[in-house]
Amino acid sequence: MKALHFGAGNIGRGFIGKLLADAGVEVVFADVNQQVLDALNQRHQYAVRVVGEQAQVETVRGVSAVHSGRDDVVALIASVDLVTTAVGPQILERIAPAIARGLVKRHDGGSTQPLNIIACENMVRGTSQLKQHVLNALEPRYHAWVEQQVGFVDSAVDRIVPPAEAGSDDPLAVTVESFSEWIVDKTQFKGVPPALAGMELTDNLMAFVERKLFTLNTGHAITAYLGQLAGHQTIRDAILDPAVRQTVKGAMEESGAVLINRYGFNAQKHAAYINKILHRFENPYLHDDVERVGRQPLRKLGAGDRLIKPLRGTLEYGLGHVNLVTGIAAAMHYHSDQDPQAKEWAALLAEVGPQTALANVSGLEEDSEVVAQVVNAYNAMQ
Ligand SMILES: NC(=O)C1=CN([C@@H]2O[C@H](COP(=O)(O)OP(=O)(O)OC[C@H]3O[C@@H](n4cnc5c(N)ncnc54)[C@H](O)[C@@H]3O)[C@@H](O)[C@H]2O)C=CC1
Ligand SMILES: O=P(O)(O)OC[C@H]1O[C@](O)(CO)[C@@H](O)[C@@H]1O
Repeated sequence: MKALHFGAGNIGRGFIGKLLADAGVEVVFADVNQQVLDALNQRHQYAVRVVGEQAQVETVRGVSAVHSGRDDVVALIASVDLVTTAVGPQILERIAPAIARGLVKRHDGGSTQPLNIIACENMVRGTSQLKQHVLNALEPRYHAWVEQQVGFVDSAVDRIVPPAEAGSDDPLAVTVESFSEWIVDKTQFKGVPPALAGMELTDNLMAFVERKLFTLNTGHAITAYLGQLAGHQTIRDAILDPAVRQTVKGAMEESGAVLINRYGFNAQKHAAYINKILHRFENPYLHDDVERVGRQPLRKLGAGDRLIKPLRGTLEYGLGHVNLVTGIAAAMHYHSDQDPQAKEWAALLAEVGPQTALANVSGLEEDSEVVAQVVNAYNAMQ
């Protein structure tokens, strides 16, 4: 079996590419980072440091790489069995035209082998969004064939993989936590879903996507935002701060109450899930900057993302949300010189003020009580 994986970054090398290669799949990475591409093609292998209770180094072998902007990618899409991505939500639209050209080549070559495509991004149904971008880039006469031959499979992906620590000069260096979870929607595959160790099949994906995004990512983001406000550099330092931890845990519990109402999760098991996540944030072997985890605040303050969607859920079910409100207010204070979205957010705040800025970005009603609550909390943090 052969797979093309877009994005040889942290999750690409440290999780999805590794899982595929470990399962005996021939993996070709597509990326735009020439240094990473050259290193992959020179060595055809790389080391992954897996850190948890114990640390070990595992070698991923038999990999190669192509530039995502070149025709090699088109030829590969015409011939591989599986395409995966871990490029970031905003990049999916950019890779769609190449995928579309590859599908045309596959069609015109008379292929009858099904192809499955799985986006592994922190998004609700990211592959379905990629599918729309691909269809937009394809002439309508190919659409029926795509519907028949190409499975666009949504997934939930969970493994904390920060960038390699400063000081490492190996472009392929990657350190991952020992925990990992990749859950895919088995109803969306074309042909028989591949049996890959570490890839779990479900027919109830939305529950898993929301459980992960609105627990781990909600808690992680709020740890980052409150941590930055309190002057902490890393997620570990932030979550070990009792005041930060209390709000983070509270926010995950508020979001959890929504999930329990919506999906009927067992409350005790969900409490254990939250505790395990708090423990993962404390991992002493992962150096994870609050600035990284808080990155792209406009996306994270969006209507369907990890902060606002749980908040809306609490309104829907009439549940408490004081900790989510605090977390969102802290997100509004996020700053980073490296992050274009942080600069855009700061400019918007300065131009229209917190109430309008929050309403514009989150889709919450500008005159609503909940926006007033967030703005009060925001002002109190000034
Ligand atoms: N790092 C983590 O712990 C986790 C990340 N994720 C998600 O995985 C995705 C990737 O995140 P990371 O690996 O952390 O980011 P990253 O920045 O380490 O990796 C992204 C890679 O995509 C490449 N890229 C950019 N434009 C491209 C293009 N046009 N074609 C091909 N490759 C391109 C970049 O050069 C980079 O190597 C994101 O959606 C993130 O939310 C999900 C779970 C965990
Ligand atoms: O990758 P994003 O969506 O910017 O958010 C960072 C989050 O994603 C992760 O990288 C993995 O889930 C977490 O470390 C963090 O919660």
